[in-house]
Amino acid sequence: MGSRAWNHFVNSFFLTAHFSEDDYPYDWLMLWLSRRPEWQRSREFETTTRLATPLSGGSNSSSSRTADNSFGDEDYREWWAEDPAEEQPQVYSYDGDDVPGKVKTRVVFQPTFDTTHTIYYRGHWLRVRRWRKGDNMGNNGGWGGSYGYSSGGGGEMLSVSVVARSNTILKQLVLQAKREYEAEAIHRIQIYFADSHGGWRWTDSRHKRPMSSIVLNPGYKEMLLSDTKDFLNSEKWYADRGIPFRRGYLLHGVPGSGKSSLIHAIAGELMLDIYALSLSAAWINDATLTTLMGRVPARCIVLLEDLDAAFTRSTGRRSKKDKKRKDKKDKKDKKSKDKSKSDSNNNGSGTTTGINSGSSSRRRRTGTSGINGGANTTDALSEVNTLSLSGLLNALDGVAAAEGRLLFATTNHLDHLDPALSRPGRMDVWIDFKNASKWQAEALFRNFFPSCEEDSSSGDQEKKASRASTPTPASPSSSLPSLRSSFSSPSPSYRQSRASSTSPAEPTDDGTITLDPGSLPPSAPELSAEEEAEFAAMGLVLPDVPRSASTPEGDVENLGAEGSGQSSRPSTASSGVGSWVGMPTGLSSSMANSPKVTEVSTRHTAASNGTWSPSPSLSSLSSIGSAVWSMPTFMSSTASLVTGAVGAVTGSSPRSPAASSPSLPRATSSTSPQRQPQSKTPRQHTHSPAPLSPSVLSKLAQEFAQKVPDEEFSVAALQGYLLRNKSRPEEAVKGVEAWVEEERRNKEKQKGGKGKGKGSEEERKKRREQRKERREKKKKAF
Ligand SMILES: Nc1ncnc2c1ncn2[C@@H]1O[C@H](COP(=O)(O)OP(=O)(O)OP(=O)(O)O)[C@@H](O)[C@H]1O
Repeated sequence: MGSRAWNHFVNSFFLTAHFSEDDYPYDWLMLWLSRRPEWQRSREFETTTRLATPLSGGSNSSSSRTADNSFGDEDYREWWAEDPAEEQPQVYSYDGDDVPGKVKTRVVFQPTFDTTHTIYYRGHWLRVRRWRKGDNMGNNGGWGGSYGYSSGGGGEMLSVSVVARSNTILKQLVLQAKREYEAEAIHRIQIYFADSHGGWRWTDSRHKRPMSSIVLNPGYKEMLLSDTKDFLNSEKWYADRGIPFRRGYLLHGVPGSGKSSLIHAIAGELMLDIYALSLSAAWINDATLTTLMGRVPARCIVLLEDLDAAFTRSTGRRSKKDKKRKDKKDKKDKKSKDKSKSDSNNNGSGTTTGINSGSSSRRRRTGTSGINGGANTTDALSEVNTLSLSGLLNALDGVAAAEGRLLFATTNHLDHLDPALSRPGRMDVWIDFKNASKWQAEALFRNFFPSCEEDSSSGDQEKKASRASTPTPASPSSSLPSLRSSFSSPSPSYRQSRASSTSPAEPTDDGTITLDPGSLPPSAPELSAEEEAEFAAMGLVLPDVPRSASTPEGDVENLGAEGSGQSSRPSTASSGVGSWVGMPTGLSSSMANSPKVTEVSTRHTAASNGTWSPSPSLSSLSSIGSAVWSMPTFMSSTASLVTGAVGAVTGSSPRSPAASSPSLPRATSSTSPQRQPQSKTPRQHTHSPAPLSPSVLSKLAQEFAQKVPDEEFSVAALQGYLLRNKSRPEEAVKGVEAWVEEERRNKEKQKGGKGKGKGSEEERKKRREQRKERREKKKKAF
């Protein structure tokens, strides 16, 4: 049998699923794989300090999920300690290694591309391969030889093949990987940043920020949280009325007032990932923005920071540039007129003067970077590379914009925004962030210094207490905690089946599996009812095997019919919330025909009308199963204009945060069942002062707030001051007036300095011009 035919024969036994790095299942599986010994035993590695999984929390994670194939400084010490006979190399170590909280970089080995790994899983041998789109797997001698997946583009793919009678094993694999991933993800939020190719790149994973750490005047956090929760649970309401399922929040106001911090806290509270985009990025243009907005998953937070910067860049920056360019051009025209009279004298200043003279030789010499050419190129580029207001508006709510997302935009300059941007439907809720009120100063102080009530060392408990004390509207989102627990560990049925699974045909050393149709692995144990329900809810479609495994040729015959359309369409069951869809990759004819080669995607969902729309993200799971739907409370005020709200209570004498804020744990501590007396579990505060008694803390906080002027300094500035005194609460109170004075003086100086700077800059400019003129005169004279 020829090798092609053999490949074809072999491949016809396999079910193969492809996972693109752009999609969540890829991340789930990479984490799962990083924990498999077979994956770690790869003989060809590439190294990365970006851990094998985004969930690893960057390089300083000490969590269990750190891949076993990673290593760091601790290992280094251990290795040498194990072998004392060996002379230890001189290590220029510094005590900083042991500094608590110091980032410890770990290096991770991960198998190189195009190496195939055979991994035993639940009675099946999986063949796993990482590869890049554009590589032809067939040409690379991959086991997927006959279908050469080649779409170009260079994105990473993961392919998993298994010899099985049904796709259950693949489903189980994906489900397990997802559960493990989510069990880790629960305490963190994932941050994605837009890249210049119009894609979203995972950038960071951060610990959730507790809402209680955000200090805003009473009611704001609660209002915002309740609004976002209501929105997320109102999909049907929007659909019934034909209103696009989107909601925008505009957080505007002074720098350092907590806009970004609040968004992070909300993302953590709602278990949503953040997709952040800076509109001032040089590569942002209308087309990229539209692509990006169309690619965000349905349930997430899209964060547009410094919204006003988009327009300083596109209009302000361009007009400035244009103006400069025009001035330059005028000057040069003038110069070239002069110089054309004496062209022979142009050698010394040819690079600039020759440009407008039309001298071809000079143009060649200066190449394409000749100023005119350059300007033209830049003109052309800036035409293409421009973000326009209409482009932005279109990206936010055009047909391609994703539904279900929460859009948060921040700006320090509300007045720079076009009214069209902030109209309801685009920015439904506005919140004005002002400098810290006295109320906030007091609350910040209370949050900053430990109280002896806060003795339960668990941050979670603190959060729980805080949450318990925060009145939240009755909403389906209250189902989140139960959802978390359901993902926290593999189901018992899995543990059982794993323990009892037996190995089928073992792969040989080179990784090939001897195929004997008679010895095909037993069917994977069926999914438990629980797992089936989970799958049904998600609608993941994986390759199916509509055949008898012993007649591979039959499969080939079946392929045309199966692949001709039906299988490429997800079942209508997948149109529910949180659908996963299996899409035949269909890029080459052989693949198009093969229902066994499937790209698994959570990105797209087939609506019942056959159209494709973005589907919920991983985070959308928070809404799965929530059958309760309530009338959105915010509907009564479609555009809740809350301008001035943050500072609203500051005009009159502010109530004590301790007394009035439901969100301040200490304020409600006496009623909180979570609190324990200090004596039971004294908290260790290595870098903090000894916990203060509630009455002392309260007194100091009030005194502090009295001494801080209302709405003069940002919360960030106050935080900076408190940080300087983080272990001396009494001194912090005593010294705050002096700090206020010092800050005022500094501000004055800065203002004065700026003025001076401007003046002297102008003077310098003038002097430069004069020097230039003198030079020109000299030249002419010469
Ligand atoms: N209201 C607040 N509550 C708690 N911390 C705050 C608050 N405001 C500011 N901070 C602290 O100040 C720092 C800066 O805050 P943040 O980045 O959220 O401000 P911002 O309003 O987004 O600023 P910018 O407009 O400059 O981006 C953070 O360390 C944050 O913890």
